[in-house]
Amino acid sequence: MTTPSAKRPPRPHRRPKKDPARIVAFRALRAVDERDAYANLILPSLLREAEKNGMDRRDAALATELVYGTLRLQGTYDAIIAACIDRPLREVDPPVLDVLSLGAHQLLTTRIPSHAAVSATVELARVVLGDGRAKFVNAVLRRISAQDLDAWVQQVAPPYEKDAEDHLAVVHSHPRWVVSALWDSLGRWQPDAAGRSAVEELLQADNARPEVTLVARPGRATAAELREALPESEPGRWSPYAVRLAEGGDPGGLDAVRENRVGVQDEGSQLVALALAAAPLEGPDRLWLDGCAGPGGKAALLGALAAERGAALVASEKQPHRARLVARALDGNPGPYTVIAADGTRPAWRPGSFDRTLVDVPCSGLGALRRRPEARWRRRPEDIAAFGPLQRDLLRTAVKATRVGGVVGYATCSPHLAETRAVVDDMMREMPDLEFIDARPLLPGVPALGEGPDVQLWPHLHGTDAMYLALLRRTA
Ligand SMILES: C[S@@+](CC[C@H](N)C(=O)[O-])C[C@H]1O[C@@H](n2cnc3c(N)ncnc32)[C@H](O)[C@@H]1O
Repeated sequence: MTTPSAKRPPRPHRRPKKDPARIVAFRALRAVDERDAYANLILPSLLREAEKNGMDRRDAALATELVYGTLRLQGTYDAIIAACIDRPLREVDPPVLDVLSLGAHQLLTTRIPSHAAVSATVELARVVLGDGRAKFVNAVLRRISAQDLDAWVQQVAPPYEKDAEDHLAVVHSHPRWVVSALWDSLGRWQPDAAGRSAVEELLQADNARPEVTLVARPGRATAAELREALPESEPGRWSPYAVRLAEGGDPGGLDAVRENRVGVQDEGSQLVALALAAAPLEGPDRLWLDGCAGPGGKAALLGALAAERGAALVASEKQPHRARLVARALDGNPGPYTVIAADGTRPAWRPGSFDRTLVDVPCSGLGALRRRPEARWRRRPEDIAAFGPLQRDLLRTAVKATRVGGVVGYATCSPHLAETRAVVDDMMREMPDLEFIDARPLLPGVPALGEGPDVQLWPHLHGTDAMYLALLRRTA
């Protein structure tokens, strides 16, 4: 029997240490999971709030890395966590899983030393989950810390030879159906080794932090003056109006951005607008339409290009709040323009009114996975089919809105064949008065554009979002 004096004295209760970066990261992941929040919108608002309470820039950068990195590599971390617990992953409470994923990311992908990653994450668990669940977190993280990412992936990914898509899905953290769709679009006809390396390069590019690219809107700013204002910047790869910022660059403080002369725009989107504007056209070139304009990036570039040759732009967008963003993007445009809030499938204009028409249709966004890290987990295969009828309707109305001899651009920020080729091929069958324009020569200097006549851009080949563009001409 133990005497009272032999008993260990109870440990004084220590309050968990509050770590602003990890708390912000946890709150962002919870908002993404619980409320379908977008990381690129919720994180800046959480950071602004934390900065008011004294969070410094280093902590803000750490929180950003933790949120984006954890969301991107979620699929790989899930497989590793599943191997470290003795129940199915779906039975782990989502907040516990978020803390475990944050810990896995620090342990396996960042330079944070293992002991610091474990102790900081266990402290976070004590704050947001309570002491009991923090013990579970501690035990799982210690198991994860036993080996590095490569060793874990070797252990948990099914062999490539047995199931190539499952293997790539775990290794590169994409849902299996997305791996499959991207591979189809890249072209599976390539011999296996080439096909495998192409899809792996693409999946890796989706997991890399994208650069911030700016557009100097013609007639309002030049890339040269922008580069002078941003000494660390690089010229665009393909667009003469593009300037690329070094990692983490924040263009928000630039006067030219505030004055709307410069915008943030991926080079793939710039190329779409430039190719539409460069397509050969006989006859008048006075009136252009952007039929799906919100939030207005392409409309602002098209408006500036139209102004240079004395043409006017009509920018139409169904959602009134997005139409307001279009109006803001076009504010100060050097030439005439009109912004309307209208359903592009019920035209507010007479047939055959426009010389050039763009429809950048609503799509799955599988081409912008670098920027929207949560999108790959949120999208479902059935979403692709759901977009199909609207994409066809919008293209059909765009064609009818364009005069005979005029040019129609069909664009998506998705490389999924059901949203790209399939839509355009259906329209070519349905409307015999349409012909393809080869889009490749309209993107001068851009390599690896495939067999045409449409073009598919790729993050791993062009450093852009995976934008698709088909250019069509009305012949009769
Ligand atoms: C891919 S976004 C366009 C992006 C835009 N071109 C840009 O560069 O900023 C597609 C847009 O189409 C709009 N949209 C959806 N259905 C529409 C419809 N029936 N008519 C017109 N616009 C529609 C969406 O609200 C969304 O703003």
